[in-house]
Amino acid sequence: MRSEFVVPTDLDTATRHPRAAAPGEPVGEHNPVCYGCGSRAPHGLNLRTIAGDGLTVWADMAVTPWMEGGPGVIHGGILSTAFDEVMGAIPKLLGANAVTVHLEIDYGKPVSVGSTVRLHAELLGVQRRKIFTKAVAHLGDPNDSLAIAHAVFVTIKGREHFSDYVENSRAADEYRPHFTP
Ligand SMILES: CCCCC/C=C\C/C=C\C/C=C\C/C=C\CCCC(=O)SCCNC(=O)CCNC(=O)[C@H](O)C(C)(C)COP(=O)(O)OP(=O)(O)OC[C@H]1O[C@@H](n2cnc3c(N)ncnc32)[C@H](O)[C@@H]1OP(=O)(O)O
Repeated sequence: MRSEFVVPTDLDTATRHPRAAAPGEPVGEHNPVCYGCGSRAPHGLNLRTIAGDGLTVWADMAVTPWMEGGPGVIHGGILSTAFDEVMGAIPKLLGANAVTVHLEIDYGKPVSVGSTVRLHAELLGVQRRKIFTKAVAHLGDPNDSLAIAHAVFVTIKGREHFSDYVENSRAADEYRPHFTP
């Protein structure tokens, strides 16, 4: 399985869901124990993603010593996770549950431990179940990027998609009632 990131030209109309977070409000965690956004994930990034104008979101991430990869700089996989998480909030603005099927990162500059990185994501388009997104990591000036990411998400039916796995969740007790027919 291999795919390239190409935004199709024949896109569907995409509109913000009427009950989506308003600009300036947190988009909200999709799972309390998610490694990326969960407030109860003990070793996670605890990212708090905020809705922006239109179909955009942003989050700030403090680069702490445990995120180190190369000496004094962030591990690329941590930045990749943060990108995935922040772009993963875009489907929520559309009122959709979706999972990542394709993620690519261009790393432009080292990201220092001790810095605070802003991740800004936007919708590029929707075609059927596919949601195309882009995100930029920067230190305050979006035109001076540290890294750029592109991802494709595909909408899912949450209960069907996770039913075989939910018992492995740290929060299985909370999920079980929602998955019992
Ligand atoms: C109260 C109960 C609530 C229960 C729910 C609870 C929680 C909330 C739910 C959702 C939130 C979940 C995640 C949160 C979001 C962000 C956090 C970070 C995101 C992640 O960390 S998430 C983990 C990694 N992720 C995966 O674990 C996905 C593994 N994967 C699959 O599970 C299947 O792949 C699936 C089901 C996605 C699709 O499978 P399928 O059989 O349904 O559909 P199919 O294959 O037909 O694809 C449909 C269309 O996507 C195109 N397509 C497919 N693959 C592509 C690729 N690679 N590149 C470009 N396009 C691609 C096809 O070309 C076709 O396009 P078209 O129809 O237009 O031709």
